[in-house]
Amino acid sequence: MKFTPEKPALTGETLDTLAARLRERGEPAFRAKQILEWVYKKRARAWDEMTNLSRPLRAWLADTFELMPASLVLGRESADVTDKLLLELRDRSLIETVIIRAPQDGVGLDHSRKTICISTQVGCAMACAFCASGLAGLKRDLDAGEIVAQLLQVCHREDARTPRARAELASFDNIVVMGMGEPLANYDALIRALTIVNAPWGLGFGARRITVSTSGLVPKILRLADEPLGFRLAISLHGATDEVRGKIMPVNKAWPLAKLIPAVKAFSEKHGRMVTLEFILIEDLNDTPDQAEKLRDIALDLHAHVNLIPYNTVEGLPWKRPGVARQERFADVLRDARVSVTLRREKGHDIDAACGQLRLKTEKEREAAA
Ligand SMILES: C[S@@+](CC[C@H](N)C(=O)[O-])C[C@H]1O[C@@H](n2cnc3c(N)ncnc32)[C@H](O)[C@@H]1O
Ligand code: SF4
Repeated sequence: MKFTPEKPALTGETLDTLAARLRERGEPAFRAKQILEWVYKKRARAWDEMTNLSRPLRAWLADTFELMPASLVLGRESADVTDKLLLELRDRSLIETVIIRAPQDGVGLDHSRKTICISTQVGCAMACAFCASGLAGLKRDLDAGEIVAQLLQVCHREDARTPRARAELASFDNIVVMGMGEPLANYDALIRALTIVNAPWGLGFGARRITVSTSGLVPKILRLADEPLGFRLAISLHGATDEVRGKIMPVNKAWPLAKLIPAVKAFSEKHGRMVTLEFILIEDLNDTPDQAEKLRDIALDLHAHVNLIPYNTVEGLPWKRPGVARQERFADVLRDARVSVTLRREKGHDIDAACGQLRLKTEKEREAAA
């Protein structure tokens, strides 16, 4: 389903597209920069805050653009260091954005490193068997303005906790495109959004601190490798053989490992930086010594970092998280071969952390209330 909003979101405009709209109205070129400065540096939340613009121009802007296409309906803080934001779009669709805080020695939580996990679609069409985001299929793609708006919402929230030292600073340290949806299936909106996030007139956020995660759309991985902005890449592998991967990821049929691995290699050779292999550990499915050995070989071949993620259980799905001893045994096979590996500790399990769960739960509650 495609959603065509009444007005485009200002957060989806680039400096050039905004300048072109303003030119049609007879405004000088520098106005576009002024307006975007209000949005991304001064973080204005209402048109009337843009006090160096004339009243008629502000009125025209309000008639022409939506200032913020995503509103916060729920902000949940977990007992650990993960906050989950549930945002509502103009068609009432719900999306999730997550703030993951990594405390640093000697400073409080407010000064911890922050990674923001953003969504690119409402739902997902890839139908991975373990994932809550894909349970109800794909509802629609997000547009670039909706992707950027998630980060601005985080900026507003974080600025209220910890004022920025300088206007040009973003309010977080890393972006991972690992929320709801398959980012490379919404390629053009993704690239436009990340271009806005990266631009000096936007959030001015370095491409090297942005990681795009994909279930493995091979042609799009190759296209991403050619983008001038060097984003980082993470691959949701979850199976080290076609047999195991094919059981849980339908995408493996079109793009089996024999096609995926050379594409990842081409990407990392082009960028000269490590790709990350995401591997969810699911009990009795992919947590065996044989899978660990095969994953080790793939990681060594690709010079990749491996992120082991103990599965977050999803209501209604049969998959289980293995015990800690089994997780460690799996990780040891990789560590022994000097593969760069992290075994992720639990983050946000108490706030429906498995991506897409909070949205599904809230939609169910809404239906029941209706
Ligand atoms: C939700 S996906 C979004 C990005 C992209 N579609 C992908 O698959 O890489 C981000 C990561 O979350 C993982 N994930 C999904 N459901 C999970 C769960 N229940 N527990 C742990 N990780 C999960 C995915 O496998 C993937 O590695
Ligand atoms: S893991 Fe990624 S690709 Fe698979 S259903 Fe979930 S969001 Fe979609």
